[in-house]
Amino acid sequence: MIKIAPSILAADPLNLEKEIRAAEKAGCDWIHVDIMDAHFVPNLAYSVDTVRRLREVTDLPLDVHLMMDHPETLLDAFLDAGASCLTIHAEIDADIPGMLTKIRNRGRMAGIALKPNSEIELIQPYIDMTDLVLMMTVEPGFGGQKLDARVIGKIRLLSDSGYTGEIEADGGIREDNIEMLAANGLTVAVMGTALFRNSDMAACIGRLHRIPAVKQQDRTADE
Ligand SMILES: O=C(CO)[C@@H](O)[C@H](O)COP(=O)(O)O
Ligand SMILES: [Co+2]
Repeated sequence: MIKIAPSILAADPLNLEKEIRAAEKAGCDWIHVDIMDAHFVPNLAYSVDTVRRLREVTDLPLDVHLMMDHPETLLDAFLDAGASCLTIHAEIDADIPGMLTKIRNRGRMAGIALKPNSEIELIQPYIDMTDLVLMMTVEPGFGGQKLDARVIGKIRLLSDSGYTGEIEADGGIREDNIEMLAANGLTVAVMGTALFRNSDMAACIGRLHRIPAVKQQDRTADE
């Protein structure tokens, strides 16, 4: 089963608790929290305080996506606030191995994210230090964009390499393109607009949970 992680960037910020309750009730697996610094990406979103309050109101894993330069300045703060999974971008100029190790030493999932135009080789040096790879299927910064289908090839390459962590995609995922991602190795789908702007989130997640995750070994067995 594919895990579904609603991205609260598309939720109503004045009614976040209500939106979280709706996502819980609809059966989602994780909550995806975008953090933006108006520098690494041209937008601002959420903060350590948001993660802390979310941790107080839900038991769901909090999947925190750091779209920021110098995440080392706030890494401890996000861990203290209760992030379950902390993902940093491979494109930043920082001590990435040091951060991934720190996240794991605190018993959380360590993730590395890749923008759509970045080569997969960029994550190679860090892959053994991660529990999750986040493939951006849109240019990070905004919700509601169209999925870049070129990224499917990178998802397939990672899956075929035998990577055992979670393979997550983020941006532009809808009911009409998720099956293609799943068939190529996706294990976690981040979905903002398609869930929070949906008139029946529960029915949608029910349908999405019926899509099987196709792991590399399953694909090889079929061939
Ligand atoms: O990280 C990001 C955007 O930078 C995402 O998590 C978006 O929030 C996904 O939104 P949709 O494309 O599903 O509307
Ligand atoms: Co995100």
